[in-house]
Amino acid sequence: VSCCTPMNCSITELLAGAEPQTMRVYLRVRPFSKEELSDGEDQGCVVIENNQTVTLKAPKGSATMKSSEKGIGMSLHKFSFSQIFGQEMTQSELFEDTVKSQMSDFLDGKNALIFSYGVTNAGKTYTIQGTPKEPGILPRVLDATFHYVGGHLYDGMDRKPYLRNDAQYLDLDQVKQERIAKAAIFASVKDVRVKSLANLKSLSSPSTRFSSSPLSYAQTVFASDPTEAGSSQFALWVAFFEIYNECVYDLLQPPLCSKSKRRAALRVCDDGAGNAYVKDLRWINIQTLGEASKLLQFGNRNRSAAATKMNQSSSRSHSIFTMKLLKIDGSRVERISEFSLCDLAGSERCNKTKTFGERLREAGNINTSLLILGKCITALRNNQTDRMKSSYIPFRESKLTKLFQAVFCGKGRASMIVNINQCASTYDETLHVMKFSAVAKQVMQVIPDKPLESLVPCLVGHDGKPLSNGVIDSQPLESYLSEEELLDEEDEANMSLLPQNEFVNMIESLRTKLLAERRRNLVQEMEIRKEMGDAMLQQLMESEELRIRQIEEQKESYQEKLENTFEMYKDAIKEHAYQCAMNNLEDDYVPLEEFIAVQEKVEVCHLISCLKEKYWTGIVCRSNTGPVGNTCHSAHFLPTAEDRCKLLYKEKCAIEKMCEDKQQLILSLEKRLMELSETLQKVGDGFLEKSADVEVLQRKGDDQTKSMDDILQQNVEKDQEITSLKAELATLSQKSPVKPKFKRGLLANIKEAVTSPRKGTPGRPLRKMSKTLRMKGS
Ligand SMILES: Nc1ncnc2c1ncn2[C@@H]1O[C@H](COP(=O)(O)OP(=O)(O)OP(=O)(O)O)[C@@H](O)[C@H]1O
Repeated sequence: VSCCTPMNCSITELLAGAEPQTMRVYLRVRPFSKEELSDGEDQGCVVIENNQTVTLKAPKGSATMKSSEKGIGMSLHKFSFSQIFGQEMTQSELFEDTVKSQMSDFLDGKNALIFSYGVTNAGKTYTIQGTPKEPGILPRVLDATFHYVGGHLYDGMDRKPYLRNDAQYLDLDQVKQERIAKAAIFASVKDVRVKSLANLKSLSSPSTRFSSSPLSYAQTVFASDPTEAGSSQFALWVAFFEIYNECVYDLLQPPLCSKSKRRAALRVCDDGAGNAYVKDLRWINIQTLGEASKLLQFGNRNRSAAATKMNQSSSRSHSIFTMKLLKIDGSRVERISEFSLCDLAGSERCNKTKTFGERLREAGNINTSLLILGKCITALRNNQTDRMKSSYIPFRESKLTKLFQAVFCGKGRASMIVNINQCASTYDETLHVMKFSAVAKQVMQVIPDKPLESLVPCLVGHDGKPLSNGVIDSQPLESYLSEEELLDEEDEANMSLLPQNEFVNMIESLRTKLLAERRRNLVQEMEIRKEMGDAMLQQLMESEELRIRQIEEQKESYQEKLENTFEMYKDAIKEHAYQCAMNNLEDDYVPLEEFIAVQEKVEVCHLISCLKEKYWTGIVCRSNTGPVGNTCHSAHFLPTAEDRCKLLYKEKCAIEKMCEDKQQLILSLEKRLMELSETLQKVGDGFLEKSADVEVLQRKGDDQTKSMDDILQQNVEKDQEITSLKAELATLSQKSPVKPKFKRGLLANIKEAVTSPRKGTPGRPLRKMSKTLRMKGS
């Protein structure tokens, strides 16, 4: 063998001229179980329109239906697939229609990958592995491979897969070890039901339905006949591993004796050509279908199967069964092709399965790798649909996608079998699966026309150093590094296997790629920064707008509050003044009838006194001119002049005193009224000042640049001022002396004074009234 690596022939060269095709995505709808039917799960959620179109109808109570009732989303969803397999489709029909082309690729030296995707209990394992009675795709692929190889099986075990695409030459000791390991596995599966083995074997038997036409199958499937390969022989090696909680476990390792011991997790490394492989994974050479069946059963026993709420036998890991077919020509390994069948874990979400603790962690990790798979598929689709866009594909973010990266990037053909059940209770999850598959269906794959023969694998010796023609190469051994040295660190590959000029070329191309990547990153970063900047600016503008709106609203409400307060204040003062006046009126009020009666009485008294005076004056005149005897007689009955004078004088003094009192009363009333008007004046001035303050505040508010806090502060201050003003007013009101009572003629004047407190002084009408009184008194 000439020592060559995949780097000798670039994948772009290989793909040149190849037609891109969309990824094939198949749908398989499994039948209802008896329990599901009795539970009323059949609600016509899945309607297969034709062999490529299916309609999903949301059942009542599903989240999808609830959303559609709210006007978000639809209750009907249509999906198209490469082909749809209904519940009546058999395993062999599925194999014929789905795996045929990939099987052909595999036997032709190309890589193939099939993965089954769906919620738990949807039939993924049934599709991949099947049951003893109804074998699935995997045993059928193995069967077909053995059919193809026929008598060209390489029975030596000294050519073994190495790294991802290379082969290793084993010495006798190593071959012996291989045989022992294989025997140990088979020994532990001795007690396994022979029935399933018999069923698998029967696939090859011409008496079974599947193999009733093995010859015709072989003829239609295989593009090339192995007999044409002349002396070439084929070796088939298989590995079976699982990815559980983002750790890779070998399912072909003997189980640990102690239950407390933890299984060793394997590392996913890079082979130096960008291909990920599982380091230290056990590869077993198989010679018959029976051996393959035993390995499958051995691996299945090892597989982590945990009960979940939805399915008691639900498997919580992604299990991957990989076959490597080595085409050996003498000592040369001409080519290696790989066929992987991946049974993904259920795609259900944590909340749905109601998982806790360890189960929750499992669900999280399952979802992480499925999420990354979804992201990769979406990014691949986006990059293909928009050539200007080259978004990052996160293959390296999960073990699953890391291992399948090469296939997705053109080094093989991938296809997906979507499994769904028709249960109403899992409708929302099923819809999620369907949406994922709709994206996957748009992914383009460029499959090389030629087999990967040009990517001749590198054959290395038992120590991991390259060989030529099955013997140690003429190059000095020291120039090669062992595998341990080569891949000491995860994902780190040693390039020293390459010739110097290629090494330099590779460095150059890597540098160019690096520069391009950096430039792309820079552009991307700038775009992101710009987007972020725009978003932030937008956010700032929105918040500024909101703030201004809030200030405006606050200002308006504050002004309204102020106006209300002043109105209240005005009303309160008016009310207070009115109350004061009314109190005084009540005190001074004299009913009109009483007033008239008293006035009449006073007039009558006055008339009587006048009459009396006139009478006495007449008597005095007559006694001075009449007979003495009459005079003596009159003097005996009537008071003397002196007495009358005294009486009159007394009356006069009393009247004068009364007038004086009245005068003083009028003066004190005038004085108090003056004081009241002054107070009212002051209050009025206070109003004016406050109004001026409000105007200033309003002007300030109009020029608003101040923050809300300032305005609120001013509000508080103004409120305090108003309170103090009110207090001041209350104090003033208390200080006002009690008005003396006006017995007569005051009512009209006081009323006038109260109703128009600011117009003129109330003193004038009162003075007028006092004058009248004085005149009357005199
Ligand atoms: N096409 C089918 N015809 C008949 N029975 C089926 C079909 N598909 C699935 N089943 C049955 O449905 C049940 C669930 O299938 P299976 O275990 O393959 O689901 P799964 O998707 O692999 O679940 P998990 O993700 O939990 O492993 C099994 O009993 C299986 O035999």
